[in-house]
Amino acid sequence: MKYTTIGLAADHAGYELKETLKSFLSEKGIKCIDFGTDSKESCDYADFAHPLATAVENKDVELGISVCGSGNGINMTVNKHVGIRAALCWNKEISELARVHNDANICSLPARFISSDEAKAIIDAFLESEFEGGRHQRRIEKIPC
Ligand SMILES: O=C(CO)[C@H](O)[C@H](O)[C@H](O)COP(=O)(O)O
Repeated sequence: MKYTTIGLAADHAGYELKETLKSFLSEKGIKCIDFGTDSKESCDYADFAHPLATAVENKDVELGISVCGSGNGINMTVNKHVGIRAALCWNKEISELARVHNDANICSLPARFISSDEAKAIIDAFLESEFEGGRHQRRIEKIPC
């Protein structure tokens, strides 16, 4: 595993899965920076998504994982940051493509629609896949506006 530091953020709907993934990553020797939330109490995903996105942009963490109920709200929020390419991933094939074709730097997960085993497989695929460059480099360079 080539990554040493990963940031995580979630709202109340993603809190439990975030905690599961923190343990999963820690067992692999990866340092986790947790940007919250800290409980299942109802909260607003943007309050945790922006600090995670800023940390990825500043290279304080190498990659990010963001989690909410559907994955959409937190994914939309982190993608407002110019340096972020976040992908909503619901299976390991989508996750692998997000790295290989899109050089995604945040993996967004829909906690209410995937199991923790599926989430672990998605994260493994995200961490093990490499950006292919070439035609995909040209395409991602056209994303910022
Ligand atoms: O933003 C979302 C939808 O795109 C997330 O799934 C949230 O986690 C969800 O909206 C939270 O819903 P709740 O009814 O407030 O628990």
